[in-house]
Amino acid sequence: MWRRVASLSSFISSSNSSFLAQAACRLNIWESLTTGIAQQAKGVIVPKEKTPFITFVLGGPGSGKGTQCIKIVETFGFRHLSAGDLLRREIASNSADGAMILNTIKEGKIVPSEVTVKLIQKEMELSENHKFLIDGFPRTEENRIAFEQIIGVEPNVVLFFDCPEEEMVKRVLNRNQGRVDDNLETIRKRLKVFEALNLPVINYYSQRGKLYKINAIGTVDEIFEQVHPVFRAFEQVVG
Ligand SMILES: Nc1ncnc2c1ncn2[C@@H]1O[C@H](COP(=O)(O)OP(=O)(O)OP(=O)(O)O)[C@@H](O)[C@H]1O
Ligand SMILES: O=c1ccn([C@@H]2O[C@H](COP(=O)(O)O)[C@@H](O)[C@H]2O)c(=O)[nH]1
Ligand SMILES: [Mg+2]
Repeated sequence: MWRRVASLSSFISSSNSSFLAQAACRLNIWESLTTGIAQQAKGVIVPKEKTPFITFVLGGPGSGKGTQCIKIVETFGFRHLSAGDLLRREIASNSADGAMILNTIKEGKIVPSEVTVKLIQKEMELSENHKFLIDGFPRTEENRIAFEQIIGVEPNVVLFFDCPEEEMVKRVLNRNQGRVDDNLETIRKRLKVFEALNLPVINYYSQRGKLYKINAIGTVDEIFEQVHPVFRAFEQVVG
């Protein structure tokens, strides 16, 4: 939804070259002008565009990303997009990429960026919500760059759930959700991939001042106590 309204902005500025239209766009008042016109014409209320607010949720396998995302959604009303869930949905729907994705997940490797970014993009475009939690993505520097190029925005916040390996292994082995990658052999591979490919992404966002490191040891509620203030601080900005 946010993307569809955003493209309206470029339509207006490119199709109407009058001085007034261009000046209005520059002054960022195109929205109120066009909203008024549309209301007069049709007597309907046009939804107000909101800038997307994007949080990347990172951490090793089993560090508790998905668990904390559920609590963030409950408390702050975000749209939760788990990249892993989107990929598993592709497998379940027997899509053209399904077999390739299944093999990649079984090996603990990373699905090509274009495939994952397109799935995320589709969900973002369909969403009525402008606040996104993108869970388990980007996994690699290549993922990160592909997202920036295709979606055209950077995250506002990056959460990193910092968890010792032995705790992550214990949690994954106890998860019991029938995931093809929740076995010791694949977990070891996923941990290696996390260290080699995902930590550089985390370091990148740390250098950009966007990283919020959360100690992922403790009860679910204790961990959420660290997460809560991060979103509280942004509440006014996010809307
Ligand atoms: N603080 C916690 N203490 C103990 N167990 C937890 C905690 N948080 C989550 N768990 C459990 O650990 C398992 C892994 O959690 P979760 O699925 O949220 O991790 P994840 O980071 O999303 O993992 P993955 O990257 O593999 O999807 C789940 O069974 C979950 O219930
Ligand atoms: O951006 C992504 C996210 C995930 N994968 C693959 O899926 C599995 C499971 O992901 P979870 O986040 O743990 O649910 C992961 O090990 C990768 O194989 C991916 O390729 N790209
Ligand atoms: Mg998860």
